Amino acid sequence: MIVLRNLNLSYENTKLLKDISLNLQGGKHLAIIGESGSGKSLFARALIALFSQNYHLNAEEFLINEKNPTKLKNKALQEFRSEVALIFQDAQNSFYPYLNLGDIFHIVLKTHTNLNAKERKNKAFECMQTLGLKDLELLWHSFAYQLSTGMARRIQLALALSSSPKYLICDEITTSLDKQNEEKMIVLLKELKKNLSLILITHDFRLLSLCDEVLFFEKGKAKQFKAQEFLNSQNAWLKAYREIYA
Ligand SMILES: Nc1ncnc2c1ncn2[C@@H]1O[C@H](COP(=O)(O)OP(=O)(O)OP(=O)(O)O)[C@@H](O)[C@H]1O
Repeated sequence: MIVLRNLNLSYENTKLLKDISLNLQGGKHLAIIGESGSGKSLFARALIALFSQNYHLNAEEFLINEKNPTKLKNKALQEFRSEVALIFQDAQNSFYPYLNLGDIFHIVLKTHTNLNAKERKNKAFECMQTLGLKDLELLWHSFAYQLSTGMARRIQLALALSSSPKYLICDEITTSLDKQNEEKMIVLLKELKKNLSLILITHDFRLLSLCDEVLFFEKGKAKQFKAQEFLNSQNAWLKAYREIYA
């Protein structure tokens, strides 16, 4: 369950997120939508308290799975981030370029689990297989530059799943994929949502239909709706969006 009351984020003297509240029951899925620059990606990072010192994040109430990430440090914060995994918008550039995927899996799994080297590789292969990835030995020795966008997204998903998260936050996971890979990603998300709660930042209406709730962002503020209620509403952004993509 996620309970947020009046979450605020500022950078030095600039307010970036203002009084955001959210109530997401366990097992429910959330779509985060709104115009570009309205604060969606900042909010995703706020959920795992991923900011440098110049940012100031606070909330009157901030509980995800009974934990407040702003109060956690070091190992406890790492553990929290394995329960609440975030896949960044720019998946391909989120890999360290000089390490192959095997090394990256080892680092991630060392950080988030107590598995030994052999168990880490088995776990990584299991996650990659779940996501329909093939030629795993070859992938294990590959570098990020060798991956297509769709493949990079799947590897990021596999890395996130390797620490068995309860929440999976995906920032624009279908953007810049070709039609076939978009469809494959949607099928995958449908499958994943059986075992975890999805939080999807998206402009894709098909992803909205996977979700129960909507958090609509506008200029650093947000309002929560039931997904169906939002889709039936006269929301101006929704109307404009439908006109563009109809
Ligand atoms: N350190 C900062 N100082 C000032 N403004 C910032 C800072 N960090 C982010 N911003 C601004 O905050 C706003 C929200 O950014 P964010 O990336 O969350 O938008 P978004 O809704 O995810 O947009 P998009 O859909 O294009 O990805 C942007 O206008 C961005 O320029």
